Amino acid sequence: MSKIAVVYASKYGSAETYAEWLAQELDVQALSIKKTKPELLSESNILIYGGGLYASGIKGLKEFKKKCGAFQNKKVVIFTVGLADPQKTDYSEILKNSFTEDERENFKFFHLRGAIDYKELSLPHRAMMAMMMKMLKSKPESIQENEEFFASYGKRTDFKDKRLLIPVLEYVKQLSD
Ligand SMILES: Cc1cc2nc3c(=O)[nH]c(=O)nc-3n(C[C@H](O)[C@H](O)[C@H](O)COP(=O)(O)O)c2cc1C
Repeated sequence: MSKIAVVYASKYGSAETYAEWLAQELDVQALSIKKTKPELLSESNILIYGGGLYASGIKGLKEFKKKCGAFQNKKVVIFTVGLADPQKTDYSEILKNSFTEDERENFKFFHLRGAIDYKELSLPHRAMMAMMMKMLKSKPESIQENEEFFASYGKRTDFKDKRLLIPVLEYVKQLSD
């Protein structure tokens, strides 16, 4: 029988919400990577990991990989949660920087859309976003490409949607059949 683990790392709650929605549907408990014991991961044969995207890095991924140890005989599903529209985003560089070739071949990846509320951002994150804004503004050619970033800057934007999990659930259910 399949044992499924749903693990996440989330700073402002989007990846956590998606992990909880998924876990509910799969009848398991979602756990933050900090609270996850390596034994849970070694006992499970389907590992689902979700993390917020920060400057193209996947939050908590290093800790997840460390706690997993080896991935042999495991099905691994990764979901990223970011503000960018996955339909218009090329994730190949992010994946290349975060996973080995072997992992990229064997893991299944999904990209979901999260949320941002500038009022809630930590000071370092607010500073990073301000720097990014300044940098993008200085390059007129990037303005169209980053239209949505400019439109959402300084505000609260929430793209979280349970329906985005349908393909993830379909894939996981097919793995566990
Ligand atoms: C400093 C900073 C950097 C970010 N970098 C990216 C990024 O590279 N790509 C992206 O799509 N979203 C980016 N975002 C948006 C977050 O991924 C988004 O808010 C997501 O919902 C966060 O997930 P979490 O709440 O689970 O941590 C960034 C947000 C902040 C504050």
